[in-house]
Amino acid sequence: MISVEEALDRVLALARPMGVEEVPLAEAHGRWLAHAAVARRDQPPFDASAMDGYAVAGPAPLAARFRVIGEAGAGHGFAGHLAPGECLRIFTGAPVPQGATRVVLQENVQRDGEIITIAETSENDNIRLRGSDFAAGAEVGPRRLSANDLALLAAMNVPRLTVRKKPELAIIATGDELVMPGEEPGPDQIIASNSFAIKALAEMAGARVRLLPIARDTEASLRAVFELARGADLVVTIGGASVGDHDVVARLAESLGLDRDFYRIAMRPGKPLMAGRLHGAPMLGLPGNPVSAIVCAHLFLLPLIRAMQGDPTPRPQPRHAMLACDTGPTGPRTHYMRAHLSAGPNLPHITPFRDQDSALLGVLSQADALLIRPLGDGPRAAGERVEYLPI
Ligand SMILES: Nc1nc2c(c(=O)[nH]1)N[C@H]1C(S)=C(S)[C@@H](COP(=O)(O)OP(=O)(O)OC[C@H]3O[C@@H](n4cnc5c(N)ncnc54)[C@H](O)[C@@H]3O)O[C@H]1N2
Ligand code: MOO
Repeated sequence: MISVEEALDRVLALARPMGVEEVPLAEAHGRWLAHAAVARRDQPPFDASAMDGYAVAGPAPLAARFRVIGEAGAGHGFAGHLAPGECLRIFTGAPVPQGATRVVLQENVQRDGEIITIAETSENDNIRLRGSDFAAGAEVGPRRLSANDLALLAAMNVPRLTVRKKPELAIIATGDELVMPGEEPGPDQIIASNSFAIKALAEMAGARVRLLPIARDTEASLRAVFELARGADLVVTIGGASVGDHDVVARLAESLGLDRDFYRIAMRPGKPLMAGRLHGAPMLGLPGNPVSAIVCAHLFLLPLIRAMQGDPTPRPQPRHAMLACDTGPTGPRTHYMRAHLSAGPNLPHITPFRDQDSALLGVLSQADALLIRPLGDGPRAAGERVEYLPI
């Protein structure tokens, strides 16, 4: 069995960068920018007033008086020039006129007809200088576009963006025991659940997902469903990965041309993970136990989806927490224990759940972290610093 780290290296080595496409700015949220986008203008494009008040020429000491000679609002500048002793009624966002050196808040003046008198002084000039947010030519580098990035790119006047195509993921759940939610299960059947978490996780990471029909544990059924997965950028199977007589996924995938990279890793849960390349696309064979499949998706599928979209740091990033209770030693596999976090003075506190059975979706849905216990690690006491992954 290979280590989790080696398995992740090998999974990431299967990633090929997706091609690119152009999308309108309004549809670019969560997409991976393929090339830097460049600002087409300065922001603000002129020296702008930060407040509603009066733009004045020269210093504005207490009791100084200025004559109002006009008005400027956002979108409506004032064409003239301010001479000493003159001021302009101005509103937030308006271009500051030539000659002005500061904007005095309207709350800080007394106005009498066309004359204002400074009633309170301030250090602040309340002028946002041209280009003080960004200058023309400023770049937004390749990254996953956040909501904030979209506002920035809009202000840069970049209406279309070149992004990575979304990888299309085909999910194949396998097993005679499975029916879809809402269907009437037979006496020996259960409801297929894993696909729904994996679909949601993959979509959050930027993939498009096709949930294929459940494949039965026969070669013919599996073959037919694999046929439907053709053309996908990424194929995930769930179940049928272990050593049972009905676990036919690996055998069938190989007969279809799977170039298997590895099978079985030193990880708990998730030991029977399989990875390779099928018809040119990376394929991950996830174990059937629900928690095993979902933990493997966090650890391997999501990094793979990120890498395919050009993420330079696609690996899960462990964080630190303080153990809230004693835990026993680990065995020969790195253990990803379902756990919950609570606030602590320096580090968050982490408590693993008592029952770590990889079938327990109830526990998983209460968990917000995977406590990482390295293989062969000894017992750990409450108060020790440990690593975890948020989930
Ligand atoms: N003799 C051994 N038995 C098992 C071993 C082993 O090493 N030797 N490994 C165990 C481990 S660890 C795991 S994990 C499971 C994984 O087995 P499979 O990948 O072959 O999964 P299945 O047998 O198909 O299913 C296991 C379990 O999960 C349920 N399942 C499957 N698919 C779904 C789904 N889409 N939604 C909900 N539940 C699903 C299935 O009904 C089974 O209960 O093997 C152990 N056995
Ligand atoms: O590895 Mo299995 O995934 O322990 O339940």
